[in-house]
Amino acid sequence: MKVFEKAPAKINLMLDVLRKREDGYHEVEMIMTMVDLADRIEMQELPRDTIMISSQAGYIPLDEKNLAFQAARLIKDRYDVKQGVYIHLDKKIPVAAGLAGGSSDAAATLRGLNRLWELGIPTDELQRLGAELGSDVPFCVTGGTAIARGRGEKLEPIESPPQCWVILAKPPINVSTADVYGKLRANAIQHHPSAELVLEAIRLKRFDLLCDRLGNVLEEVTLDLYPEVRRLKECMLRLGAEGVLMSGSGPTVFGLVSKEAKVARIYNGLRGFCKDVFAIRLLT
Ligand SMILES: C[C@@](CO)(OP(=O)(O)O)[C@H](O)COP(=O)(O)OP(=O)(O)OC[C@H]1O[C@@H](n2ccc(N)nc2=O)[C@H](O)[C@@H]1O
Ligand SMILES: Nc1ncnc2c1ncn2[C@@H]1O[C@H](COP(=O)(O)OP(=O)(O)O)[C@@H](O)[C@H]1O
Repeated sequence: MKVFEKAPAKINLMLDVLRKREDGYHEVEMIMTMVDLADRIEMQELPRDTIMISSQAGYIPLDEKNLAFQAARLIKDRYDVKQGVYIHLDKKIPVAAGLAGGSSDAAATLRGLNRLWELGIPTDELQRLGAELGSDVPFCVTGGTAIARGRGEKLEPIESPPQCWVILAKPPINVSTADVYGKLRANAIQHHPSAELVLEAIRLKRFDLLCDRLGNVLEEVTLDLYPEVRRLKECMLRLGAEGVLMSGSGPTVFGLVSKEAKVARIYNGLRGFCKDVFAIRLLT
């Protein structure tokens, strides 16, 4: 038996850090939404008690460091599954980009194996399992649009933002999430974006207000470490994107664009800057 799952990328429309916690994580408030750029995951049952991973992407681990491997092992252990699984990851989402590619693969593996092995695990339990794998995994289990709190695992679904084009551009650098949080001085943040205001813009379906109210406190760290990310933001704004922000810990920058007529110009302008550029839609 074989099952397939799509694992879409996320962007953070807003990301605030409230404080550093005793356990080393940061208390966050984020508004996240999925975009139409996805890895495709194939899961095939094996009679032997083993987990095998393959991928066309040469730059991700294929052993127990892979988040899909960890998701499969977690389900097998918790539900005492004796069969094995062969997982093929067709990667489209750039890696270590701030787009939760690995987290979404893990979430898709949890959903897929729940179906493959007919385990009947309810969604909230899949999210609890996901939280053991990473802070972004619970959101990726259900996707959609949500406010995330805690370290990212406390989720409140909200309505979708107004539909628009999303231009993603990832400069050729890899950013470690742990490094960025590690360098953030949570009690010296200059400007906190407001979840309330972003939420209001979404409720009112005011694309212009949404663009004005985007904000991500992790930009302070990543833009200082990597000036090319700042230049990329400036370039996207110059080319005409209406709202521009770094996603997660970066380095991917996204631009929101309401008019299709502008998309090709922005896309082509950015291709001169970096090779990983995508013009996609929100997954509403
Ligand atoms: C910044 C965000 C925004 O969506 O995404 P990415 O840039 O990774 O996509 C997330 O908060 C990332 O979530 P995720 O990538 O799942 O992080 P985890 O594996 O749980 O944690 C990696 C490391 O980041 C730090 N970390 C993560 C989440 C959090 N709320 N506080 C933290 O301090 C911790 O040092 C942790 O060891
Ligand atoms: N299935 C996977 N896809 C991508 N990266 C993975 C995967 N499994 C483990 N990783 C590792 O996770 C780290 C973060 O990758 P990713 O989830 O793509 O980034 P981000 O957290 O910035 O969104 C990378 O160092 C990568 O090697």
